[in-house]
Amino acid sequence: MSKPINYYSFTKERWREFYKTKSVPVTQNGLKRVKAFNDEISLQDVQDVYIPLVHLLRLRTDSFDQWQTTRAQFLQQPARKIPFIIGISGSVAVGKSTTARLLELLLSYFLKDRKVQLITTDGFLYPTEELKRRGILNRKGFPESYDMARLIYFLDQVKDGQKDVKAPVYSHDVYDIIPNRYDIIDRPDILIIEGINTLQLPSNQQIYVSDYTDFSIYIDADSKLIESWYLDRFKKLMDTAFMNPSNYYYDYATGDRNEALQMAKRVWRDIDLPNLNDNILPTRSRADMIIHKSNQHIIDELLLRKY
Ligand SMILES: Nc1ncnc2c1ncn2[C@@H]1O[C@H](COP(=O)(O)OP(=O)(O)OP(=O)(O)O)[C@@H](O)[C@H]1O
Ligand SMILES: CC(C)(CO)[C@@H](O)C(=O)NCCC(=O)O
Repeated sequence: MSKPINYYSFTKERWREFYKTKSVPVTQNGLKRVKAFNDEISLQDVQDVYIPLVHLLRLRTDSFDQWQTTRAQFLQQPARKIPFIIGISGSVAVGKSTTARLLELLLSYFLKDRKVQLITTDGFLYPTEELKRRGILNRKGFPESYDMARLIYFLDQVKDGQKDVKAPVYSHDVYDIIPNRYDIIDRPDILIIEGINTLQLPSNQQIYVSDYTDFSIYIDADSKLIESWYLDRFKKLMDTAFMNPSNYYYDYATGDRNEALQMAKRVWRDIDLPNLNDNILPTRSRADMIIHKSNQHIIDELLLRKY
C-alpha cells in the first residue's frame, strides 16, 4: 500500500512484541461465534494482532474515562458514564463485521466489567422504497443512500447516555430495512459501530459520525483481493442463505449458476468497487489505525496514527 504520512507502521512481528501472551485465551469454539459465514479467522492473528489491540484499547478507554471525570469536575457537574465508541470502516466484503464481532468478543472477554455492544450502519440505509423514490436504488452503500442525520442523532443519544436507544435493522436476506424492527443500545461502556461510512464527511452535514467515535479502524486490502472475498462469500451464500425462498437472491440461487456469478461480478464492478475508490478509500487516512490484510485475510501490516 502507498504509505500515508502521519502513521507509525509496524509489521505483525513487531506489533505482537508490544503485548505478549503465551496462549490464546479464547477457545476455537468461542471464536466460531464471531466468524462471519464459513470464515477462517487465523488464531495466530488473534494472538499477534487482536489481543495487543484490545490491550491498547483498554488503555485508551481508561484514559477516556479519566478525562470524562476530570472534565466533569472542572465543570462542577456530577460524573456520568459516556460510552466509548469504536468505528470500523473499509470496503464492502473486506471483513468489517467479522473484525467487529471479534473485537466485541475479545473486549467482553478481557474487560469483563465493561458492557460492549455492536451496531452496523447498514440499518441507516434508506428503505428500498425511499431509494427508488430518490432514483438511487443502484447506489446502495454510496453516501447519499444513508440517512446520515438519523445516524448522527442515534449516536448523539447513545453518547448522551440515554436508555434503550433504537437503531433500525437492515436485512441482507430481504435486501431491505425491516419495518418496525430495532436493535436496542442501552448505555454500553463501549459501542462498536461498523460500516463503510463511519469515516465519511457527507457534504450536507456539519457534524460527522467520526465526531462521535473515540477510536477508528480502517480495514484495508488490495481491491482485487477484496473482489475475490466478495465473490467467495457470494458463492457460499448461493448454497445456503440464498436458497431460502424469501431471500432476495433466491431466483439466482436456483437458476443458472454462471449467470448469477456474472451478476455478482457486475455488482462489484459497477457499485462496490467505484464506491470503494471514490468514497471509502479516501477516508482511510482519517483512521486512528489501519489494519492491512493480504491473502486469506492474514494481516501483514498495522499503521497507528501518530498525531
Ligand atoms: N479475518 C478473516 N479471516 C477469514 N475470513 C474472513 C475474515 N474476515 C472476513 N472474512 C470473510 O470475508 C468475507 C467478508 O467478510 P464480512 O462479511 O465480515 O465483510 P464486511 O466488510 O462486513 O462486508 P459488508 O460490507 O458487505 O457487510 C466473508 O465471507 C468472511 O467470512
Ligand atoms: C449494505 C451494503 C451497502 C454495506 O454493507 C452492501 O452490503 C451492499 O448491499 N451493497 C450494494 C451492492 C451489493 O449488493 O453488494
